[in-house]
Amino acid sequence: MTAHMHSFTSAQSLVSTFADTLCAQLREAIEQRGSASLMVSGGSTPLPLFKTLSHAELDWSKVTISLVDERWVPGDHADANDRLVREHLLQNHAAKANYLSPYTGDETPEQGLSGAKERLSSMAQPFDVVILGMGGDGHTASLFPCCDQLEQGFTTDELLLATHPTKAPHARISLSLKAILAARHLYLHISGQGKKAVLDQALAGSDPYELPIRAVLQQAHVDVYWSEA
Ligand SMILES: O=C(O)[C@H](O)[C@@H](O)[C@H](O)[C@H](O)COP(=O)(O)O
Repeated sequence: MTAHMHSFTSAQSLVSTFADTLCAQLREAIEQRGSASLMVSGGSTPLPLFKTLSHAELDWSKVTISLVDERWVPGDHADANDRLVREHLLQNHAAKANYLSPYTGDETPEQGLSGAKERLSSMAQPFDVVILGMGGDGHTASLFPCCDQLEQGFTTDELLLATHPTKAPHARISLSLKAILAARHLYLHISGQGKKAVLDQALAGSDPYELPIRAVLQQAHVDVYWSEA
């Protein structure tokens, strides 16, 4: 396991260092390939990062952003990660970025899968930067320990899959493990002692079906950005 810890006392100090690193990598990708791809997670943890990134001086018109996972709800729904990205990241300088939502408007994520894959196929791949979150149950992206699709998520060669967590709201669309592991720069962004305890537990054990984040930590180099508060 190669988890490289970057620890901070406050979310604000984490965010300013992390945003600088991300911007340098996105700039480098633009120089190398002419464009850059950035995959972000939803939930509450990334909001201060989104705000700081939105003010970054970067050629955002060459950056395409999408989501590591999305709840299968319309973009204006209170639980949509899409809404968080639009309201907190695609602002200020970053308003010039291209944004591709994986939500297609189909009735189910299964029905939307091919459309979502088609949409994301225009992004530079493997993705330049993938930022994962993690839940208290050890889920990452929408690969939940409680969903029947976990094995599929761990083994499929496809970019995306539909998942149906039984202990979290909404059907989801999620990057597969393979797509996550292929990232040029892979991050886990978490905060608080509770999440640190889950991470320590993940690093100390071996069963990825118990804590899905283990599947990532076991197979890739992950830079973990953790803040105490
Ligand atoms: O849509 C989602 O649910 C997320 O992408 C999910 O994987 C998130 O990263 C974790 O649940 C952590 O969420 P918090 O940051 O809110 O703790």
